Amino acid sequence: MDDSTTPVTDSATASGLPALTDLVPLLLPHLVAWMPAQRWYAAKSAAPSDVCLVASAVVAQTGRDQVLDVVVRVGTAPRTTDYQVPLVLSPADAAPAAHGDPAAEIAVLAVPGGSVRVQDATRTAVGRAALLGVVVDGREIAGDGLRLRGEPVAGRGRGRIVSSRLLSGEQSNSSMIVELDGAAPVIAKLFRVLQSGDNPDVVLQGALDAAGSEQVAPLIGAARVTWGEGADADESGHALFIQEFLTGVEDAWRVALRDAVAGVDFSAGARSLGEATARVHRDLADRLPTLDPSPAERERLVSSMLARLEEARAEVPAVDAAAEPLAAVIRRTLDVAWPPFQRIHGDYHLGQVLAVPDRGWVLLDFEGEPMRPLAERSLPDCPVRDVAGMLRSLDYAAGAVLLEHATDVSAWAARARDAFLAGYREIAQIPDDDAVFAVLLAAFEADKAVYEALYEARNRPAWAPIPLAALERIAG
Ligand SMILES: Nc1ncnc2c1ncn2[C@@H]1O[C@H](COP(=O)(O)OP(=O)(O)O)[C@@H](O)[C@H]1O
Ligand SMILES: O=P(O)(O)O[C@H]1O[C@H](CO)[C@@H](O[C@H]2O[C@H](CO)[C@@H](O)[C@H](O)[C@H]2O)[C@H](O)[C@H]1O
Repeated sequence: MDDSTTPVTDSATASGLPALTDLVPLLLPHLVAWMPAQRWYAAKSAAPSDVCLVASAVVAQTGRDQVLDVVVRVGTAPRTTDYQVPLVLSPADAAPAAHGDPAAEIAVLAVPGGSVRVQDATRTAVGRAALLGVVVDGREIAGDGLRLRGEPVAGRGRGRIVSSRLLSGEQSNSSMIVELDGAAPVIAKLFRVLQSGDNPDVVLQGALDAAGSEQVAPLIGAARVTWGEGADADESGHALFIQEFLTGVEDAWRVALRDAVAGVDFSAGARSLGEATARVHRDLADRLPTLDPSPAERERLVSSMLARLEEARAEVPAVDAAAEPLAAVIRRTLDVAWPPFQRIHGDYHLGQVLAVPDRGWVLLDFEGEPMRPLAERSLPDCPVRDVAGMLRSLDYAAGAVLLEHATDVSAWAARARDAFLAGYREIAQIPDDDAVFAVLLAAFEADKAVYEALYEARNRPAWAPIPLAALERIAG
């Protein structure tokens, strides 16, 4: 990459700014106030308690701006969460690094001899350039309990930065879009919650890209972070993930909704989505570990579905009413032979797929359900889970049209469902009369609808009728 950042010695004094460690007592109260207001802050209902700064490193010094990567730990052991909070420090008399983004400022700290402005690096051009540079230039940075190492895909994403911005919207991470001169634009996802272990987004999309799959955006690279001291010194995971930013695209949820409302048949799109899903499963099974589930593994998975059902029935009366037949649908899977487990998308729905001209369907966000522990999300799983996730999503599209436009498009949804399954079955070579597939599909659809009933009860009660209608159908 060719940008305006200069190589860094990790000396804070070279910048004329106080070292971060000297600013911590002043900065922490501001972080405590600022973090809960951010979309990526996980425990929305609670203000952070027991907050400490556990690691930091200077990433770049650009003029008077110093870009740091910082890990902030919230909570008390063993229930702590480590957040990645890159910052820009500048003398307060310098022009703010975030031109025109008032949300960037976290604090202005009065220190002997002047004041220091602290900003959210993802909201500043200088911060975004520095973070991208770590990956694209394959840099290795060491600081106070924190090391960052860029792992670029050779020859990709190199070009002068023309402009950059933070993606707005409801996201659990922070995605930055960077326009380059001489190369396609890129999107850099900064993982906000750091967890030990490889991030599935990087592992799965990396494997698919290496397999030459058209169903993911080209990978630009990733950065690995090691943080913590003493007993925690081994914490190591992914900090950043960068891929090509595909322009002029729409997500499949929008496409499906528009077609459903307009009465336009979605079968062709659904069929090719089924085919794309099966190709992704095939490439993942070729490149990453698979396993033949032992009876114990099958029972573990079935138990987790039944536990989800118990949780939902305690909160949602309609789930309670249908609980016995739903449990029977789930338990039926114990009587059949399961296909091999493999790595899957894990949180698959229409909003996770882009319609890309000249490329077809492109899948995004392979992190799995964000609330499940990383270790669990990194295990091989049953591929039918993804098939069921997408079928539920097609049913949701019809449900949304019924709720919001009072139009019954159930025939549209049935055709789309059949087409998706036909496309998936053809590539995955699953015969139409495969009884095992039918039993597993019913169970995973039931499980997803149970999860959705709880999700809607908690977050979007007006849409609760969508999964509840599905549960009623499944329970017969
Ligand atoms: N490669 C890409 N090209 C175009 N848009 C993308 C790309 N990757 C992500 N996006 C957009 O960014 C949004 C958020 O990305 P996602 O990976 O789902 O982040 P998060 O894990 O924070 O939800 C997506 O819904 C999509 O609109
Ligand atoms: O976006 P996330 O991956 O965090 O997933 C959560 O929110 C989704 C809502 O956006 C929710 O998905 C449900 O609603 C979708 C339509 O809005 C539909 O396409 C999905 O099939 C349905 O499950 C998801 O369940 C929840 O975890």
